[in-house]
Amino acid sequence: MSLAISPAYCVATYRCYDEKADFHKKATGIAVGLTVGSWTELPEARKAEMEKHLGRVVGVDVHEPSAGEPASARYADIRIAYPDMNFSRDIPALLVTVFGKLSMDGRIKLIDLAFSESFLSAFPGPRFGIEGVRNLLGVHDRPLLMSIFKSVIGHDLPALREQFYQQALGGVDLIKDDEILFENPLTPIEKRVELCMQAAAEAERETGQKLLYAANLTGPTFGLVEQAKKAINAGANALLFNVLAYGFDALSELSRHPDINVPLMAHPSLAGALYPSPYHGIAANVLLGKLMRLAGADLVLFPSPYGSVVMPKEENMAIKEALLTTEAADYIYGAPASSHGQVPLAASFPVPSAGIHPGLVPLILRDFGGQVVVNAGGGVHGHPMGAAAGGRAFRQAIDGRQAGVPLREYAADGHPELQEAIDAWGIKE
Ligand SMILES: CSCCC(=O)C(=O)COP(=O)(O)O
Repeated sequence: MSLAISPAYCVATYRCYDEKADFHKKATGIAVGLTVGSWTELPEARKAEMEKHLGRVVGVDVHEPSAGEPASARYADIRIAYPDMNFSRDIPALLVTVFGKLSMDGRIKLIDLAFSESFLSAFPGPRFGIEGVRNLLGVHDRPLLMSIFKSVIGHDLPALREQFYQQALGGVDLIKDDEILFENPLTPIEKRVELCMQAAAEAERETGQKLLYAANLTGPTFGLVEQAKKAINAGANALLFNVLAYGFDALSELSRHPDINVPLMAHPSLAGALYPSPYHGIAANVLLGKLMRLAGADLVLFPSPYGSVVMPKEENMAIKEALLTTEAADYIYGAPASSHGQVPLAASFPVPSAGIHPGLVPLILRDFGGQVVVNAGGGVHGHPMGAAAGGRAFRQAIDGRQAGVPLREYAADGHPELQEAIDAWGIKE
């Protein structure tokens, strides 16, 4: 089945607030201003040449304030189609085209992106995706569990190794570096990876469980590939990456590099500068959903609706959908909703995070289902019986919910680590 539309377009949807603007005029201004620059003043012959470069208004839905709402609540959702031929097939070119200058022009937020089939075909997407990560771990029948190093700055290698070992003993599937652990003389990446992977092997002999360690990939942009190779040669079997600090293109390059053959985990640092305002920035489903998946993140962290850094549930579910959907119409402009076409990108693991403790597991599994990574730092290390018990408490919470047993009941039935966690942090159901 061909979904190709000639010429090909990528489509941006904006929510634009204005008390009195003519939104149709505004839409035309965007479509022309961000493509050919001016239109009506062009001579007819020039117009014919420029036609293929001209942006198109494909939708303007105006929402007038209802009774009781202030005039400032007036907005329109504006959809503009941008011809592919105006930009190269990379994320920086797309973003500068659809939301470069426009991002600074009043109360306007980029709320969705759909790609042309040909633009999308330039991106291999996640190399591993959910299936690949599960294959590496040999775990296919339950949500995964990850713990985060905590309190790492100023610690030496033996301290870090011990912290890693305790986390691993608790039965977690993944351990990630803290995103603020940069290259440093006390715990340089090669040494830290070597020691932590030894600790992982030692713990595996106890638990029988495989483990991925996402070491934080840091340093100057042009040195990232070398740094990643160093970590992988030392035994790293995953990498954490602060995508927004470097830009989506850096992730995209890493994900398609032949020597960087380990899962890439995207950290959301800086995202709070971009998605939370209703009036400005880039919506979370685009920023932490579609663009992360397009750029090749195998796992994507983001704040949950339940923990210490809270994101509204609706936005959370929209990220989940963007990372998991297989429906072509969600990604490809012009794909009919009923086409049963597939998104040509592997699904990325959603990792709702921040302030997560075992008593939140029922909510996480209710909202995310089985394809999720439960992730905690403080909720593992702060367990009253220690970090290994913290991991076990989470595994028990997951097992209990998978068995359909209420958490309190499961804890009381011979799961003291879970019981301690509930006593410390409670349950939200
Ligand atoms: C805001 S999502 C990133 C979560 C994260 O990296 C983290 O360290 C959370 O730690 P916590 O102790 O809150 O589980």
